[in-house]
Amino acid sequence: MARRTMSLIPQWSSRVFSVELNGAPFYFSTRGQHRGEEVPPVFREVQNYARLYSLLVCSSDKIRRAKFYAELKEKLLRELPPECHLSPMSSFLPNVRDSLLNGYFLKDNSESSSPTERLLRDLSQRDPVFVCSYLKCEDGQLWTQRLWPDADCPAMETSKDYYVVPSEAPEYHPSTLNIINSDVFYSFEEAYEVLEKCGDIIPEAMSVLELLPSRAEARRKPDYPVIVIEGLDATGKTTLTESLRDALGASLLQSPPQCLSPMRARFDREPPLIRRAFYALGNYLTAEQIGQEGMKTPVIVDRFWHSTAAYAIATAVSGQVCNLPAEGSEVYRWPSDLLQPSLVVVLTLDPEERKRRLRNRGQGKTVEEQELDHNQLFRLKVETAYQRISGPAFVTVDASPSADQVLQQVLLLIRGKCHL
Ligand SMILES: Nc1ncnc2c1ncn2[C@@H]1O[C@H](COP(=O)(O)OP(=O)(O)O)[C@@H](O)[C@H]1O
Ligand SMILES: Nc1ccn([C@H]2C[C@H](O)[C@@H](COP(=O)(O)OP(=O)(O)O)O2)c(=O)n1
Repeated sequence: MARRTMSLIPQWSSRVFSVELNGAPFYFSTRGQHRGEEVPPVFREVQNYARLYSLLVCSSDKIRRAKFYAELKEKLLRELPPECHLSPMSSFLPNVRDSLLNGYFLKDNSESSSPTERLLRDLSQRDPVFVCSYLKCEDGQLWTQRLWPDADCPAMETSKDYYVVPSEAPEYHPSTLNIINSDVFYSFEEAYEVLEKCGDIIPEAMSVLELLPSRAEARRKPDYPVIVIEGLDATGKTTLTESLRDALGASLLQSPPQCLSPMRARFDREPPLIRRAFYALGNYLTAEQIGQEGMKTPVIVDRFWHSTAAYAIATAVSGQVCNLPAEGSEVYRWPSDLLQPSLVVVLTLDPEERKRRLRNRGQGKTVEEQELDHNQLFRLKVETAYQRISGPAFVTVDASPSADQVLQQVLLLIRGKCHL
């Protein structure tokens, strides 16, 4: 086996592969010897295709991996023959943190193998991609997987063929394995390092870093209560936070803070690793402002860490809500170096009423917010993740009554919990 593969894909032969067909995952693994196992169901589903391949993006450089994975699908769709179809695929070591590699399962029904194989060979030699092809033998009763040689090992003509065999669904859904420090950052340093490393490819990253201290400053707890208002778009956060500011004579802040607005659209176009690091750092900047304002008045904050973590987790975890890490998972922990508010209020709203409010407001929405609108599953995942985040006192409020009734209810809660 290629040396680079051995070092970049640890425990290659112990890996499980997952292919998503019509939204359902199919798992298989590989064996050096066949012991009478069944053909993995995914190969029965796709056996009418002339050729099958897997492509896995792998690089020890996290930023290169994230950038390349984001570009790969577009490149494949542009350059592959039209008879080729892609399904999301991943490879992982069951329940092992940070072992997930993402890629695509490629089903090819074009007449000639040459255009596809030329493209895949180029990719495997120039880019951080490992390619395998699958061969049917004994009338479809056995399938084998062959890893292609790569750039660092051009002399290697072929590698050993492995039999593919069915594999159980793992205890932890594979899409949860890499969340820590790739989707959610638990310290200022971890997020800072990501933006620092992409300064040469994203000029806006430098502008963000210039606004930040080089490390999170240890600060005295604010003298006044700090109340964060959370909830999906159009649940009434802006309306409520402005009324609370007036009712309590409080300062009103938001995360990301205003000074990051010019850079935000750029980061919204970046892959999750970079985008989430940006939002994580936004919270530390807002925390600085809270630290200052909270010495003079109560502080109301429109979105904070719950938004950053819940949206990131909901986007990273594919499939059903039950795939989310269970309550109590370390994925939901509060960063130890981030200021904890006195109270977090999450506004919830019936989906139909939320849609009505969105329509009435009629302004442009981010792609992610449009996704929330269309995708009930994603909305449920965000709301579930909100509930599971640990740390500060947390309360859910039904935001369907009138704006004034919601205000009165939240004022009662704040007075009860924060002694205002
Ligand atoms: N309690 C409420 N009842 C009815 N409409 C509301 C209520 N709160 C807010 N709205 C309206 O719903 C829309 C979304 O509210 P907004 O405060 O902008 O939400 P967010 O900041 O959470 O996106 C606005 O048009 C607002 O006037
Ligand atoms: N503190 C924050 C605030 C927002 N985000 C992300 C999460 C979502 O991708 C978007 C939602 O924010 P958006 O500004 O569109 O929503 P509102 O207009 O505040 O209702 O931003 C975050 O990660 N951390």
